[in-house]
Amino acid sequence: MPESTAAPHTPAAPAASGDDRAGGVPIRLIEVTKRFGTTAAPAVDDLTMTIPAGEIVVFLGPSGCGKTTTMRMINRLIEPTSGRIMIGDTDAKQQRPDELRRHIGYVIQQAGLFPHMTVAQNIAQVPLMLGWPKPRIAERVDELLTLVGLDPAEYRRRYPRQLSGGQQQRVGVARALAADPPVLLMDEPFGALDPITRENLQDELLRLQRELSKTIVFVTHDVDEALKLGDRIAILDTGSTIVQYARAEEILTNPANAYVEQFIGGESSMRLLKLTRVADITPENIATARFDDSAAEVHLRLTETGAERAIVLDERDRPLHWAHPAELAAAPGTVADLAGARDDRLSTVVSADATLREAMEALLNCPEDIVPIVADGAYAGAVTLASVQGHISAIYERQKELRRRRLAAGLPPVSLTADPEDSAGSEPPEETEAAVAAGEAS
Ligand SMILES: Nc1ncnc2c1ncn2[C@@H]1O[C@H](COP(=O)(O)OP(=O)(O)OP(=O)(O)O)[C@@H](O)[C@H]1O
Repeated sequence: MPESTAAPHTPAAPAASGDDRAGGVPIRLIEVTKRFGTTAAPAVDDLTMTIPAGEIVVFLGPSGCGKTTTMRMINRLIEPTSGRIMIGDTDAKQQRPDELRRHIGYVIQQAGLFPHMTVAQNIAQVPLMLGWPKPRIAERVDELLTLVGLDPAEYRRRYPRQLSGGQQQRVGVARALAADPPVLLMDEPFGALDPITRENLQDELLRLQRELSKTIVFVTHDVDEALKLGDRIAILDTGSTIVQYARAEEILTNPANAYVEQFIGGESSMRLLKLTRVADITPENIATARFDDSAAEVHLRLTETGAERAIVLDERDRPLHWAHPAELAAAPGTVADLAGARDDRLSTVVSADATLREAMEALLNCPEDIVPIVADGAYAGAVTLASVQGHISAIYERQKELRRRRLAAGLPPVSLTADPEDSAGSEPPEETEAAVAAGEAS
Protein backbone atom coordinates (compact mmCIF):
# COMPACT_ATOMS: atom_id res chain seq x y z
CA MET A 1 0.00 0.00 0.00
CA PRO A 2 1.48 3.37 -0.89
CA GLU A 3 1.96 5.84 1.92
CA SER A 4 -0.89 8.26 2.29
CA THR A 5 0.06 11.68 1.03
CA ALA A 6 -3.19 13.23 2.15
CA ALA A 7 -4.00 14.02 5.74
CA PRO A 8 -6.26 11.40 7.24
CA HIS A 9 -9.55 12.58 6.04
CA THR A 10 -12.95 11.75 7.30
CA PRO A 11 -15.58 12.93 4.93
CA ALA A 12 -18.98 13.79 6.11
CA ALA A 13 -22.53 14.17 4.99
CA PRO A 14 -25.19 16.25 6.67
CA ALA A 15 -26.57 13.94 9.30
CA ALA A 16 -29.53 15.93 10.48
CA SER A 17 -32.08 13.69 8.88
CA GLY A 18 -30.27 10.43 9.49
CA ASP A 19 -31.72 9.27 6.16
CA ASP A 20 -28.45 7.70 5.07
CA ARG A 21 -28.87 5.09 7.74
CA ALA A 22 -31.44 3.42 5.56
CA GLY A 23 -28.52 2.23 3.40
CA GLY A 24 -25.69 3.16 1.17
CA VAL A 25 -25.68 4.10 -2.49
CA PRO A 26 -24.26 2.05 -5.37
CA ILE A 27 -20.84 2.89 -6.77
CA ARG A 28 -20.14 2.33 -10.47
CA LEU A 29 -16.70 2.38 -11.99
CA ILE A 30 -16.95 2.68 -15.75
CA GLU A 31 -13.89 1.93 -17.90
CA VAL A 32 -11.63 3.43 -15.28
CA THR A 33 -7.90 3.59 -16.00
CA LYS A 34 -5.11 5.05 -13.90
CA ARG A 35 -1.66 5.51 -15.31
CA PHE A 36 1.12 6.91 -13.13
CA GLY A 37 3.54 8.63 -15.49
CA THR A 38 3.56 8.04 -19.20
CA THR A 39 5.47 4.82 -19.74
CA ALA A 40 4.48 2.50 -16.96
CA ALA A 41 1.70 -0.07 -17.43
CA PRO A 42 -1.52 1.25 -15.95
CA ALA A 43 -2.01 0.63 -12.22
CA VAL A 44 -5.71 0.24 -13.01
CA ASP A 45 -6.54 -0.86 -16.52
CA ASP A 46 -10.01 -0.24 -17.92
CA LEU A 47 -11.92 -1.40 -14.85
CA THR A 48 -15.70 -1.58 -14.98
CA MET A 49 -17.57 -2.76 -11.91
CA THR A 50 -20.59 -2.04 -9.73
CA ILE A 51 -20.50 -2.06 -5.96
CA PRO A 52 -24.12 -2.60 -4.94
CA ALA A 53 -25.76 -0.31 -2.39
CA GLY A 54 -25.56 -1.50 1.21
CA GLU A 55 -23.08 -4.31 0.52
CA ILE A 56 -19.56 -4.97 1.69
CA VAL A 57 -17.39 -5.58 -1.37
CA VAL A 58 -13.87 -6.79 -0.68
CA PHE A 59 -10.97 -6.22 -3.05
CA LEU A 60 -8.63 -9.18 -2.71
CA GLY A 61 -5.45 -9.42 -4.72
CA PRO A 62 -1.66 -9.53 -4.56
CA SER A 63 0.47 -6.58 -3.57
CA GLY A 64 0.68 -3.98 -6.30
CA CYS A 65 -2.34 -5.18 -8.29
CA GLY A 66 -4.07 -1.81 -7.89
CA LYS A 67 -6.50 -2.26 -4.98
CA THR A 68 -5.56 0.92 -3.13
CA THR A 69 -5.38 2.96 -6.31
CA THR A 70 -8.87 1.80 -7.27
CA MET A 71 -10.23 2.64 -3.84
CA ARG A 72 -8.60 6.07 -3.75
CA MET A 73 -10.06 7.02 -7.09
CA ILE A 74 -13.51 6.62 -5.55
CA ASN A 75 -12.90 9.50 -3.11
CA ARG A 76 -10.59 11.32 -5.53
CA LEU A 77 -7.47 11.06 -3.44
CA ILE A 78 -6.20 9.81 -6.82
CA GLU A 79 -7.66 11.15 -10.06
CA PRO A 80 -8.40 8.61 -12.82
CA THR A 81 -6.56 9.06 -16.11
CA SER A 82 -9.80 8.15 -17.89
CA GLY A 83 -13.20 6.66 -17.20
CA ARG A 84 -16.06 7.62 -14.94
CA ILE A 85 -16.97 6.92 -11.33
CA MET A 86 -20.60 7.32 -10.27
CA ILE A 87 -21.52 7.45 -6.59
CA GLY A 88 -25.23 7.03 -6.50
CA ASP A 89 -26.46 9.42 -9.18
CA THR A 90 -23.46 11.71 -8.87
CA ASP A 91 -20.48 11.71 -11.19
CA ALA A 92 -17.51 11.97 -8.81
CA LYS A 93 -15.77 14.32 -11.26
CA GLN A 94 -18.63 16.79 -11.12
CA GLN A 95 -18.20 17.33 -7.38
CA ARG A 96 -15.48 19.21 -5.56
CA PRO A 97 -13.22 16.61 -3.89
CA ASP A 98 -13.83 18.02 -0.39
CA GLU A 99 -17.58 18.02 -0.96
CA LEU A 100 -17.45 14.47 -2.36
CA ARG A 101 -15.49 13.23 0.64
CA ARG A 102 -18.17 14.45 3.01
CA HIS A 103 -20.21 11.54 1.73
CA ILE A 104 -17.44 8.97 1.85
CA GLY A 105 -15.95 7.71 5.12
CA TYR A 106 -12.34 6.60 4.91
CA VAL A 107 -10.60 4.22 7.30
CA ILE A 108 -6.94 3.31 6.86
CA GLN A 109 -4.44 1.01 8.54
CA GLN A 110 -3.36 2.23 12.00
CA ALA A 111 -6.33 4.57 12.11
CA GLY A 112 -4.36 7.69 11.14
CA LEU A 113 -5.66 9.64 14.12
CA PHE A 114 -4.26 13.08 14.88
CA PRO A 115 -1.92 12.39 17.83
CA HIS A 116 -2.26 15.85 19.42
CA MET A 117 -6.05 15.66 19.56
CA THR A 118 -8.24 13.78 21.99
CA VAL A 119 -10.48 10.97 20.82
CA ALA A 120 -13.47 13.34 20.90
CA GLN A 121 -11.62 16.00 18.90
CA ASN A 122 -10.56 13.43 16.33
CA ILE A 123 -14.12 12.22 15.84
CA ALA A 124 -15.44 15.78 15.79
CA GLN A 125 -13.22 16.98 12.92
CA VAL A 126 -15.75 16.75 10.13
CA PRO A 127 -18.82 17.85 12.11
CA LEU A 128 -16.74 20.89 13.16
CA MET A 129 -15.90 21.63 9.54
CA LEU A 130 -19.58 21.38 8.76
CA GLY A 131 -20.33 23.92 11.45
CA TRP A 132 -22.47 21.73 13.65
CA PRO A 133 -23.38 23.31 16.99
CA LYS A 134 -21.20 22.13 19.90
CA PRO A 135 -23.88 20.23 21.84
CA ARG A 136 -24.82 18.27 18.73
CA ILE A 137 -21.16 17.37 18.11
CA ALA A 138 -20.70 16.24 21.72
CA GLU A 139 -23.82 14.12 21.49
CA ARG A 140 -22.67 12.58 18.20
CA VAL A 141 -19.19 11.78 19.58
CA ASP A 142 -20.70 9.90 22.51
CA GLU A 143 -23.18 8.12 20.26
CA LEU A 144 -20.39 6.96 17.94
CA LEU A 145 -18.08 5.85 20.75
CA THR A 146 -20.90 3.73 22.12
CA LEU A 147 -21.60 2.38 18.64
CA VAL A 148 -18.02 1.16 18.25
CA GLY A 149 -17.96 -0.34 21.74
CA LEU A 150 -15.98 2.30 23.68
CA ASP A 151 -17.38 3.85 26.85
CA PRO A 152 -17.58 7.62 26.11
CA ALA A 153 -16.94 8.62 29.72
CA GLU A 154 -13.71 6.65 29.74
CA TYR A 155 -12.38 7.32 26.27
CA ARG A 156 -13.53 10.68 24.94
CA ARG A 157 -10.75 12.66 26.64
CA ARG A 158 -7.92 10.23 25.92
CA TYR A 159 -5.22 10.82 23.35
CA PRO A 160 -4.50 8.22 20.64
CA ARG A 161 -1.23 7.17 22.36
CA GLN A 162 -3.33 6.16 25.39
CA LEU A 163 -5.28 3.62 23.32
CA SER A 164 -4.45 0.11 22.14
CA GLY A 165 -4.18 -0.53 18.39
CA GLY A 166 -7.65 -2.05 18.34
CA GLN A 167 -9.15 0.88 20.25
CA GLN A 168 -7.48 3.33 17.86
CA GLN A 169 -9.00 1.44 14.97
CA ARG A 170 -12.44 1.65 16.60
CA VAL A 171 -11.99 5.41 16.91
CA GLY A 172 -10.94 5.47 13.24
CA VAL A 173 -14.23 3.78 12.33
CA ALA A 174 -16.19 6.16 14.59
CA ARG A 175 -14.50 9.12 12.91
CA ALA A 176 -15.32 7.80 9.45
CA LEU A 177 -18.97 7.46 10.45
CA ALA A 178 -19.15 10.89 12.11
CA ALA A 179 -21.44 12.56 9.61
CA ASP A 180 -23.22 9.38 8.60
CA PRO A 181 -21.85 8.96 5.05
CA PRO A 182 -23.55 6.38 2.83
CA VAL A 183 -20.18 5.02 1.64
CA LEU A 184 -17.19 3.75 3.62
CA LEU A 185 -13.79 2.98 2.13
CA MET A 186 -11.66 0.75 4.35
CA ASP A 187 -8.07 0.14 3.26
CA GLU A 188 -6.62 -2.80 5.22
CA PRO A 189 -8.09 -1.29 8.38
CA PHE A 190 -7.31 -4.30 10.57
CA GLY A 191 -4.01 -5.27 8.91
CA ALA A 192 -1.77 -4.21 11.78
CA LEU A 193 -3.76 -5.86 14.59
CA ASP A 194 -3.17 -9.15 16.40
CA PRO A 195 -5.42 -12.02 15.27
CA ILE A 196 -7.81 -11.87 18.24
CA THR A 197 -8.35 -8.11 18.08
CA ARG A 198 -8.69 -8.40 14.35
CA GLU A 199 -11.39 -11.05 14.66
CA ASN A 200 -13.24 -8.97 17.27
CA LEU A 201 -13.20 -5.89 15.05
CA GLN A 202 -14.41 -7.93 12.08
CA ASP A 203 -17.35 -9.11 14.20
CA GLU A 204 -18.00 -5.53 15.27
CA LEU A 205 -17.95 -4.32 11.69
CA LEU A 206 -20.51 -6.97 10.71
CA ARG A 207 -22.69 -5.97 13.65
CA LEU A 208 -22.44 -2.29 12.70
CA GLN A 209 -23.22 -3.08 9.10
CA ARG A 210 -26.38 -4.96 10.06
CA GLU A 211 -27.46 -1.74 11.75
CA LEU A 212 -26.20 0.82 9.21
CA SER A 213 -26.21 -0.90 5.77
CA LYS A 214 -23.47 1.29 4.31
CA THR A 215 -21.87 0.63 0.96
CA ILE A 216 -18.44 -0.54 2.03
CA VAL A 217 -15.35 -1.13 -0.09
CA PHE A 218 -12.83 -3.10 1.93
CA VAL A 219 -9.26 -3.85 0.82
CA THR A 220 -7.41 -6.79 2.31
CA HIS A 221 -4.73 -9.39 1.58
CA ASP A 222 -6.29 -11.82 3.98
CA VAL A 223 -8.46 -14.51 2.40
CA ASP A 224 -10.28 -15.42 5.61
CA GLU A 225 -11.07 -11.77 6.30
CA ALA A 226 -12.39 -11.39 2.75
CA LEU A 227 -14.59 -14.49 3.00
CA LYS A 228 -15.95 -13.48 6.38
CA LEU A 229 -16.73 -9.84 5.64
CA GLY A 230 -17.53 -9.70 1.95
CA ASP A 231 -21.06 -9.86 0.64
CA ARG A 232 -19.07 -10.13 -2.57
CA ILE A 233 -15.38 -10.51 -3.21
CA ALA A 234 -13.56 -9.10 -6.22
CA ILE A 235 -10.45 -11.15 -6.89
CA LEU A 236 -8.10 -8.84 -8.75
CA ASP A 237 -4.96 -9.37 -10.82
CA THR A 238 -2.45 -6.79 -12.09
CA GLY A 239 -4.10 -3.59 -13.29
CA SER A 240 -7.14 -4.32 -11.07
CA THR A 241 -8.32 -6.85 -13.63
CA ILE A 242 -11.32 -8.72 -12.26
CA VAL A 243 -10.63 -12.45 -12.29
CA GLN A 244 -13.80 -13.30 -10.37
CA TYR A 245 -16.41 -11.14 -8.64
CA ALA A 246 -18.75 -13.29 -6.66
CA ARG A 247 -20.10 -14.31 -3.29
CA ALA A 248 -17.81 -16.30 -1.00
CA GLU A 249 -19.71 -19.52 -1.64
CA GLU A 250 -19.02 -19.30 -5.37
CA ILE A 251 -15.38 -18.31 -4.95
CA LEU A 252 -14.82 -21.35 -2.75
CA THR A 253 -16.75 -23.94 -4.71
CA ASN A 254 -16.44 -22.63 -8.26
CA PRO A 255 -13.11 -20.80 -8.53
CA ALA A 256 -12.63 -19.12 -11.91
CA ASN A 257 -9.19 -20.57 -12.54
CA ALA A 258 -5.90 -21.71 -11.02
CA TYR A 259 -5.10 -18.11 -10.00
CA VAL A 260 -8.19 -17.95 -7.77
CA GLU A 261 -7.54 -21.47 -6.46
CA GLN A 262 -4.02 -20.48 -5.57
CA PHE A 263 -5.25 -17.34 -3.88
CA ILE A 264 -7.82 -19.20 -1.82
CA GLY A 265 -5.14 -21.71 -0.93
CA GLY A 266 -7.13 -24.93 -0.54
CA GLU A 267 -9.34 -26.05 2.35
CA SER A 268 -12.39 -24.76 0.53
CA SER A 269 -14.75 -27.09 2.34
CA MET A 270 -13.32 -26.21 5.74
CA ARG A 271 -13.70 -22.53 4.84
CA LEU A 272 -17.28 -23.13 3.78
CA LEU A 273 -17.94 -24.66 7.20
CA LYS A 274 -16.84 -21.39 8.79
CA LEU A 275 -19.14 -19.36 6.55
CA THR A 276 -22.28 -21.38 7.09
CA ARG A 277 -24.50 -21.13 10.17
CA VAL A 278 -26.19 -24.07 11.83
CA ALA A 279 -29.51 -22.27 11.24
CA ASP A 280 -28.90 -22.59 7.48
CA ILE A 281 -28.96 -26.39 7.39
CA THR A 282 -31.98 -28.68 7.52
CA PRO A 283 -32.00 -30.00 11.08
CA GLU A 284 -32.45 -33.69 11.92
CA ASN A 285 -35.88 -34.41 13.28
CA ILE A 286 -35.52 -36.33 16.54
CA ALA A 287 -38.26 -37.79 18.75
CA THR A 288 -38.87 -35.67 21.85
CA ALA A 289 -40.08 -36.65 25.30
CA ARG A 290 -41.10 -34.91 28.53
CA PHE A 291 -40.47 -35.92 32.15
CA ASP A 292 -44.08 -36.80 32.76
CA ASP A 293 -44.34 -38.94 29.60
CA SER A 294 -44.70 -42.64 30.28
CA ALA A 295 -41.34 -44.35 29.68
CA ALA A 296 -43.12 -47.37 28.17
CA GLU A 297 -45.02 -45.17 25.76
CA VAL A 298 -41.86 -43.33 24.62
CA HIS A 299 -40.12 -46.72 24.31
CA LEU A 300 -42.94 -47.97 22.08
CA ARG A 301 -42.72 -44.86 19.88
CA LEU A 302 -38.98 -45.35 19.41
CA THR A 303 -39.19 -49.06 18.61
CA GLU A 304 -42.09 -48.51 16.19
CA THR A 305 -40.14 -45.90 14.23
CA GLY A 306 -36.76 -47.58 14.62
CA ALA A 307 -35.40 -44.40 16.23
CA GLU A 308 -32.23 -44.76 18.27
CA ARG A 309 -33.11 -42.18 20.90
CA ALA A 310 -35.42 -39.42 22.05
CA ILE A 311 -34.40 -36.07 23.41
CA VAL A 312 -35.89 -35.17 26.77
CA LEU A 313 -36.98 -31.53 27.08
CA ASP A 314 -37.85 -29.55 30.20
CA GLU A 315 -40.90 -27.33 30.60
CA ARG A 316 -39.17 -24.52 28.66
CA ASP A 317 -38.15 -26.82 25.79
CA ARG A 318 -34.52 -26.85 26.87
CA PRO A 319 -32.76 -30.14 26.03
CA LEU A 320 -31.95 -32.15 29.16
CA HIS A 321 -30.61 -35.50 28.06
CA TRP A 322 -30.92 -38.34 25.63
CA ALA A 323 -33.19 -41.29 26.36
CA HIS A 324 -32.30 -44.61 24.69
CA PRO A 325 -34.67 -47.55 24.21
CA ALA A 326 -32.81 -49.81 26.68
CA GLU A 327 -33.05 -47.25 29.52
CA LEU A 328 -36.68 -46.52 28.72
CA ALA A 329 -37.49 -50.21 28.82
CA ALA A 330 -35.95 -50.42 32.30
CA ALA A 331 -37.63 -47.29 33.71
CA PRO A 332 -40.56 -48.14 36.02
CA GLY A 333 -42.90 -45.20 35.37
CA THR A 334 -42.24 -41.91 33.67
CA VAL A 335 -39.26 -40.52 31.80
CA ALA A 336 -38.35 -38.79 35.09
CA ASP A 337 -37.45 -42.25 36.49
CA LEU A 338 -34.52 -42.62 34.06
CA ALA A 339 -31.16 -42.85 35.82
CA GLY A 340 -29.61 -39.42 36.21
CA ALA A 341 -32.74 -37.65 35.00
CA ARG A 342 -32.97 -33.93 35.87
CA ASP A 343 -29.31 -33.69 36.99
CA ASP A 344 -28.14 -34.93 33.67
CA ARG A 345 -28.31 -31.73 31.57
CA LEU A 346 -26.69 -32.18 28.19
CA SER A 347 -23.26 -30.60 28.13
CA THR A 348 -22.95 -30.53 24.36
CA VAL A 349 -25.43 -28.40 22.48
CA VAL A 350 -24.83 -26.03 19.60
CA SER A 351 -26.43 -22.66 18.98
CA ALA A 352 -28.36 -22.02 15.76
CA ASP A 353 -26.02 -19.01 15.33
CA ALA A 354 -22.90 -21.17 15.51
CA THR A 355 -20.92 -21.95 12.37
CA LEU A 356 -20.89 -25.44 10.89
CA ARG A 357 -17.24 -25.59 11.90
CA GLU A 358 -18.26 -25.12 15.54
CA ALA A 359 -20.95 -27.77 15.07
CA MET A 360 -18.31 -30.17 13.70
CA GLU A 361 -16.12 -29.45 16.72
CA ALA A 362 -19.06 -30.25 19.01
CA LEU A 363 -19.81 -33.45 17.09
CA LEU A 364 -16.21 -34.61 17.31
CA ASN A 365 -16.19 -34.03 21.05
CA CYS A 366 -19.46 -35.58 22.15
CA PRO A 367 -20.16 -39.21 22.95
CA GLU A 368 -23.30 -39.31 20.76
CA ASP A 369 -23.04 -38.89 16.99
CA ILE A 370 -25.66 -36.15 17.18
CA VAL A 371 -25.80 -32.72 18.84
CA PRO A 372 -28.99 -30.79 19.68
CA ILE A 373 -29.40 -27.30 18.23
CA VAL A 374 -30.71 -24.57 20.51
CA ALA A 375 -32.23 -21.27 19.47
CA ASP A 376 -32.66 -18.83 22.39
CA GLY A 377 -32.05 -21.80 24.69
CA ALA A 378 -34.90 -23.90 23.29
CA TYR A 379 -34.45 -27.13 21.36
CA ALA A 380 -34.59 -26.58 17.57
CA GLY A 381 -33.62 -29.90 15.98
CA ALA A 382 -30.28 -31.66 15.86
CA VAL A 383 -27.18 -31.79 13.71
CA THR A 384 -25.15 -34.84 12.62
CA LEU A 385 -22.02 -35.31 10.53
CA ALA A 386 -24.28 -36.49 7.71
CA SER A 387 -26.41 -33.34 7.81
CA VAL A 388 -23.29 -31.15 7.66
CA GLN A 389 -21.86 -33.19 4.82
CA GLY A 390 -25.17 -33.15 2.96
CA HIS A 391 -25.36 -29.37 3.20
CA ILE A 392 -21.82 -28.85 1.88
CA SER A 393 -22.39 -31.33 -0.99
CA ALA A 394 -25.58 -29.45 -1.93
CA ILE A 395 -23.62 -26.19 -2.16
CA TYR A 396 -21.08 -27.78 -4.52
CA GLU A 397 -23.87 -29.27 -6.62
CA ARG A 398 -25.68 -25.94 -6.84
CA GLN A 399 -22.55 -24.19 -8.05
CA LYS A 400 -21.77 -26.96 -10.55
CA GLU A 401 -25.25 -26.57 -11.97
CA LEU A 402 -24.91 -22.78 -12.17
CA ARG A 403 -21.63 -23.16 -14.02
CA ARG A 404 -23.20 -25.65 -16.43
CA ARG A 405 -26.10 -23.27 -17.11
CA ARG A 406 -23.83 -20.30 -17.64
CA LEU A 407 -21.75 -22.23 -20.16
CA ALA A 408 -24.90 -23.47 -21.90
CA ALA A 409 -26.09 -19.86 -22.17
CA GLY A 410 -22.77 -18.80 -23.71
CA LEU A 411 -21.77 -16.83 -20.60
CA PRO A 412 -18.45 -16.99 -18.73
CA PRO A 413 -18.59 -19.84 -16.22
CA VAL A 414 -18.19 -17.57 -13.17
CA SER A 415 -19.47 -14.16 -12.04
CA LEU A 416 -17.43 -11.21 -13.21
CA THR A 417 -19.96 -8.55 -12.29
CA ALA A 418 -22.45 -7.81 -9.57
CA ASP A 419 -24.83 -6.28 -12.06
CA PRO A 420 -27.25 -8.75 -13.69
CA GLU A 421 -28.47 -6.07 -16.09
CA ASP A 422 -25.01 -5.35 -17.38
CA SER A 423 -25.03 -6.82 -20.86
CA ALA A 424 -21.28 -7.41 -20.69
CA GLY A 425 -21.73 -9.26 -17.44
CA SER A 426 -21.65 -12.96 -16.82
CA GLU A 427 -24.33 -13.26 -14.17
CA PRO A 428 -27.27 -15.24 -15.48
CA PRO A 429 -30.62 -13.51 -15.00
CA GLU A 430 -31.89 -13.57 -11.42
CA GLU A 431 -34.65 -15.99 -12.27
CA THR A 432 -32.11 -18.50 -13.61
CA GLU A 433 -30.13 -18.31 -10.37
CA ALA A 434 -33.33 -18.60 -8.38
CA ALA A 435 -34.49 -21.54 -10.47
CA VAL A 436 -31.17 -23.31 -10.01
CA ALA A 437 -31.24 -22.62 -6.28
CA ALA A 438 -34.74 -24.05 -6.15
CA GLY A 439 -33.51 -27.16 -7.97
CA GLU A 440 -35.69 -26.52 -11.02
CA ALA A 441 -34.74 -28.49 -14.13
CA SER A 442 -33.47 -26.51 -17.11
N1 LIG B 1 1.91 7.50 -6.57
C1 LIG B 1 2.34 6.52 -7.37
N2 LIG B 1 3.24 6.74 -8.34
C2 LIG B 1 3.66 5.76 -9.16
N3 LIG B 1 3.21 4.51 -9.09
C3 LIG B 1 2.31 4.21 -8.15
C4 LIG B 1 1.82 5.19 -7.24
N4 LIG B 1 0.92 4.61 -6.42
C5 LIG B 1 0.84 3.32 -6.80
N5 LIG B 1 1.68 3.08 -7.82
C6 LIG B 1 1.85 1.80 -8.51
O1 LIG B 1 0.59 1.34 -8.93
C7 LIG B 1 0.48 -0.06 -8.75
C8 LIG B 1 -0.73 -0.37 -7.88
O2 LIG B 1 -0.47 0.08 -6.55
P1 LIG B 1 -1.54 -0.06 -5.39
O3 LIG B 1 -0.98 0.60 -4.18
O4 LIG B 1 -2.84 0.37 -5.89
O5 LIG B 1 -1.54 -1.63 -5.21
P2 LIG B 1 -2.21 -2.49 -4.06
O6 LIG B 1 -2.86 -3.62 -4.73
O7 LIG B 1 -3.04 -1.64 -3.19
O8 LIG B 1 -0.92 -2.97 -3.28
P3 LIG B 1 -0.75 -3.34 -1.71
O9 LIG B 1 -1.61 -4.53 -1.48
O10 LIG B 1 0.72 -3.65 -1.61
O11 LIG B 1 -1.16 -2.14 -0.94
C9 LIG B 1 1.80 -0.53 -8.17
O12 LIG B 1 2.60 -1.02 -9.20
C10 LIG B 1 2.38 0.73 -7.58
O13 LIG B 1 3.78 0.69 -7.60
